[in-house]
Amino acid sequence: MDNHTVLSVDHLHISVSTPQGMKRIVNDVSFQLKKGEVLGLVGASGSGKTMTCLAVMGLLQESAIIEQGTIHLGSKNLLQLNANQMRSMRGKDLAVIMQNPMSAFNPTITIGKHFMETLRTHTSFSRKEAHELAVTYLAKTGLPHPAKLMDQYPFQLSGGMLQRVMIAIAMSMQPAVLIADEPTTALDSVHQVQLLEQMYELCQEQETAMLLVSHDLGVIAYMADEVMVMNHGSIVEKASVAKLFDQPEHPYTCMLLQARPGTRLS
Ligand SMILES: Nc1ncnc2c1ncn2[C@@H]1O[C@H](COP(=O)(O)OP(=O)(O)OP(=O)(O)O)[C@@H](O)[C@H]1O
Repeated sequence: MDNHTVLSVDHLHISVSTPQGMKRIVNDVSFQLKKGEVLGLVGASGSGKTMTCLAVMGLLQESAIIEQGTIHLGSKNLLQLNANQMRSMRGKDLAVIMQNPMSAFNPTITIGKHFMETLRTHTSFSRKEAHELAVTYLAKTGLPHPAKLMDQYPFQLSGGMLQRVMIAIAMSMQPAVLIADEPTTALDSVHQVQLLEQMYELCQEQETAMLLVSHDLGVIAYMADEVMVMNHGSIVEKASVAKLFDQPEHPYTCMLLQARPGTRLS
């Protein structure tokens, strides 16, 4: 691994146990993420994108088995960590933003409490320092009246606002890697672009590397440096955004490009 690589996934094979026996769902997937880089992962529904992300986060369901491969964050092989060690990595070095913000929040707990729990689990900040950092990050994601927001409950916020809160919490830990799985799917296109821009700026500012999963090639084109195309559990093509859009090589990539509505965002 060179000095700039923060995450390295090598020859990852995942299978799930089904009543019919073991079924391979991720097949020999390898990729590297460098500091500050945005790597897009695109593919049809069911192609294995989420399972790949969950494996990196150490959050695969029990029926899924990593049969082969390694996942290194810096010099640590994540697959050799125990549950406690993995828990302390998540949130701090490895952050995740999933597609359904509501499910990530406990409806009975204020935004402030969610924030403080993450900050105080992973840092030695005092209550006052953690509160100040939380307000700063809420403001960084473009949320109005961040101090007031700390006292509000998740149901009082729109989906887009909750998504921003999730990004603020994730980025406040200055993670080495952010995994964003369809982070803007629930938003309209104007809010989608605003949120992507803010996420991108925060990642650049903190040199956080991002694995951005989307079935929307417009989102990928807008954000990513490189793109991987996944089909039936395998990476069938990996190229820079410009190359992939201008000279796709794999028939499946050509099909995805032809199937997209409208034109490229950038
Ligand atoms: N417990 C399970 N039993 C059988 N198959 C499973 C199980 N869990 C996941 N799968 C299969 O694994 C494959 C990969 O799923 P995954 O959620 O990673 O796809 P995805 O590319 O993220 O799709 P989407 O874009 O819809 O989120 C799918 O075909 C899914 O049906």
